[in-house]
Amino acid sequence: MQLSYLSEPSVLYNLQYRYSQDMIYTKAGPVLVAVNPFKKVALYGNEYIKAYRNKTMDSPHVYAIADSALREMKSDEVNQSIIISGESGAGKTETAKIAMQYLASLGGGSGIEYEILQTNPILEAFGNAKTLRNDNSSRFGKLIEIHFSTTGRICGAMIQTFLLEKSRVVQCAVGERSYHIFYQLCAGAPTTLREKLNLKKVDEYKYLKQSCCYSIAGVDDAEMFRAVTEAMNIVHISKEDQDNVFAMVSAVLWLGDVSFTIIDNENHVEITVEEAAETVSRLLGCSIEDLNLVLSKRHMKVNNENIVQKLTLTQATDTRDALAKALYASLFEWLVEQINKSLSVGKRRTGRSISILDIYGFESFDKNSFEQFCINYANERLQQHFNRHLFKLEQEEYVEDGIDWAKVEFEDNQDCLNLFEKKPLGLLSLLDEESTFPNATDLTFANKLKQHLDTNSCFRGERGKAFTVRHYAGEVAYDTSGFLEKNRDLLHMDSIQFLAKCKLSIPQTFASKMLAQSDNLESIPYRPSVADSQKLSVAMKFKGQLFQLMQRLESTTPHFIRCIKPNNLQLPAIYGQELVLQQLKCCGVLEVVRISRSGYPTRMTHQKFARRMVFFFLRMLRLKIHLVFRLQFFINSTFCLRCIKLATQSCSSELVRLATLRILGIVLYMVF
Ligand SMILES: Nc1ncnc2c1ncn2[C@@H]1O[C@H](COP(=O)(O)OP(=O)(O)OP(=O)(O)O)[C@@H](O)[C@H]1O
Repeated sequence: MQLSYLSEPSVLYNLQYRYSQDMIYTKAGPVLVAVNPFKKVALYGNEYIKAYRNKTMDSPHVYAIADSALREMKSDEVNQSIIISGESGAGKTETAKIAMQYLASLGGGSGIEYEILQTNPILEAFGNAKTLRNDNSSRFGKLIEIHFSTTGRICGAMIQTFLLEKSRVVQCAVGERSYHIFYQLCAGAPTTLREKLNLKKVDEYKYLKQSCCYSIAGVDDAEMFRAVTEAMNIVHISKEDQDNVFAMVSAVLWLGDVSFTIIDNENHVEITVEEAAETVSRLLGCSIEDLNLVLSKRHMKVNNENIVQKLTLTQATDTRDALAKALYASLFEWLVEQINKSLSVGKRRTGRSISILDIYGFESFDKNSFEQFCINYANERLQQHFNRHLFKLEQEEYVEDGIDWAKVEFEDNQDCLNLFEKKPLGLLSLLDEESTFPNATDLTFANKLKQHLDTNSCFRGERGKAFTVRHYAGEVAYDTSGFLEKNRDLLHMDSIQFLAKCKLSIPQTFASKMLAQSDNLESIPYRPSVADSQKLSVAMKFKGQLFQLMQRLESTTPHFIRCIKPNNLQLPAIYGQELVLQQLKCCGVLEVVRISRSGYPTRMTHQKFARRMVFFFLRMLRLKIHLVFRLQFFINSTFCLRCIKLATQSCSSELVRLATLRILGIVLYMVF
């Protein structure tokens, strides 16, 4: 269906009508809109892949987007990107997997494509969790770069991840779950592994108990565990490494159960030596004494003198949780590294690739914390990229080319990005500055923002510790509680040295990585002055990652997919018009439709045009030559037939023979 009159109601009606017919994909100008069906739809599989490859089917589809990315990569020799965005639960991860399946099917052959697909169950097990909005929510961002050989075959891949939500390991809201792997391991580990890791039932671990949610409807955690180990085998993670990985997962769970005994009236503590502490020390390969030391005491340097400070119950609990979070985050990073080693691009690398970006969508809840602050900042950056490609650059080019063009107005989010990034008075710089003051609190941070940013049109100071940002997608009120601590993300040097001393190689590897990171910081001008901060702040690291990501995306031809969540209940056949309209507005789809209708969606350079057209001209030439031959054949044959007729009339057998030979000659010439 092609809409000739575009208005909000017509676009909405069209989407809803198509959704009711299970046509979940719709093209809005150059953007593919995917409405989550929340059920199996018969739109995928080999038959469909074949149909899109052979172009016998051309209705909007993720396959069609992946197909044009593949074709454009080959014909234009430019790297491509498929940028998938949308709210939590809108279907980004599923869409990314569907695109990967299509690429694997067309570019497969070496077997590496199967390995690439098998990274999904691993990353989902360690990086996804059940939230109130999505039973399988990715708690990290992911960019997968699929590399192709000169013959157009997949020859490797590289995965980059962004900002895993670490806090979920130790803290989880009621009704949500921590990372799937905790539940999968407890449900699916075979008896020997269960005994080796001293596994309990999920409802017996403190970290998992707090949210009172242990299972997901329709999901068999034990079965998922088998799928994860199978996937690990396929990406060449050795049996020994798998055992080490699961030992770390179990150690994190048991760490949450390590309790403390108060030893004096100043609330100082020591660890209680019981099952939890013993299991952690066994799983990490350390002594109980070392575990006690790292969790109950801290080495400090005061006036050039080394002193040992005893920790209070709150400090010791925080140190324990920081260690658990750091262990899990390091494990996740290590796993991604192992996967990348296994998928690394061989010698046949051509430098051509298709990247698929599946990154958390814009989030606005009743209470928004540091995580939402970072996620929404990332979405502002991505929206800027989207705007640049679909509005700014396009219109600028029309003006440059002297095309008579009425400018289409669009929501530019540059002001909001400036609010985040400006130095020295942007949100990120102010957060970092405050994070370096030992006596700063979340309240002093909130006051600082109000003092410096109250005149900014994208900012509004609120009462107490809160502030509001006017994002492109709407206003979000942030509560600064925990901002400084999460941004500093301190892991005391004592904890790093503790991991380095462990007998098992995997915690040692984590420690060397952490130490290397802190060494690298020597060369960075920004260095927190807090005595123990060894690392770049979380927000600054994330900002750096985002800049790199944007640079990478800028060098590709982008293909945009906007995923839409039709209802908040995760149920099929429910279509909330208001909810859909709000998402379409937020992600700029309605403006895209407007601009692409009134603009010139197909543009190419003369060289690209010539390269593409040369095949067409050759075909035309071949056709012309063919027609000339046919005409010649026709004229010659008519001439010969006339000769035969004349010869038979004049009864000259010699003439008949000559004419017949001539016809035969022509036929042979045409055939060969
Ligand atoms: N094309 C599809 N066909 C069938 N079901 C789908 C499809 N896309 C999404 N779903 C359903 O919606 C759920 C949520 O999708 P998905 O996990 O991809 O969302 P997301 O946008 O990646 O969310 P988050 O940002 O929280 O990770 C899936 O678990 C699946 O049940």
